[in-house]
Amino acid sequence: MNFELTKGKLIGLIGANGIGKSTLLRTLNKSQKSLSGNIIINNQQLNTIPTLTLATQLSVVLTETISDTNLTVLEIVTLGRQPYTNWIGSLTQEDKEKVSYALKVVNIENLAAKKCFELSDGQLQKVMLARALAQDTDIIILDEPTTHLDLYHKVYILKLLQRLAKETQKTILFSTHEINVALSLCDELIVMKKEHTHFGTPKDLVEINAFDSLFPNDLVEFNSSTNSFSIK
Ligand SMILES: Nc1ncnc2c1ncn2[C@@H]1O[C@H](COP(=O)(O)OP(=O)(O)OP(=O)(O)O)[C@@H](O)[C@H]1O
Repeated sequence: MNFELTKGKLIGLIGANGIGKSTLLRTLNKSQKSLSGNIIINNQQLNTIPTLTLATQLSVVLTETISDTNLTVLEIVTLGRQPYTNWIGSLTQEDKEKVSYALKVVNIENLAAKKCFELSDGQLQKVMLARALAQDTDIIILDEPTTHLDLYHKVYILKLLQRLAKETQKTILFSTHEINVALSLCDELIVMKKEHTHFGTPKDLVEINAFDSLFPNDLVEFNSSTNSFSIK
């Protein structure tokens, strides 16, 4: 696979179960060594970027949440500022402002004092997103950020990511099984298939029939006039 992600873009990563989406995301955020190939961030090879420097360039929101922690929502979101705080971890005015902004933009200010174990899965997912926003990196990588959310909140979060990418010129990459939603909201898509990985705008990918062989064709089919999958 070969792709280049640029500023101000929301990019969706799609593909069947087990194709390697989470593995790719872990490799891109340096949690896992690549088997081969090159990953370059801002002209620098990923494997030469020190971890603390990388934490100021790239933040990660994983599927595994932190539901059993005794920390409050405010404390978890504040942890996003860790790469910037000094050795005693004291917060500057800027740190506090970034935390308040993150709570506000994800619309969870009312949960700030709650303990994380008191939250629903959907609320926890928003908290993890707020933590990444507080980290304020140019790149945000999210592994299935909308899994536990209902349809309204799925669209809410993805529209928020779309708006953040535009307004703050961040590069936001997320994996998802919500192909129909991703097709309508993403600027670009990475479509992983066994034989080939496609990269391009939804329109270009539809034109080259990139979705036709995404799944076995006995149960679902892609309809290029509605840009969505339907049950056969
Ligand atoms: N390039 C690769 N070479 C060999 N094995 C791989 C490669 N990429 C992923 N795998 C293996 O394939 C399996 C599934 O990978 P992964 O969990 O990344 O898939 P996924 O697309 O995220 O799946 P899901 O949609 O079900 O979450 C894992 O066991 C992983 O180690």
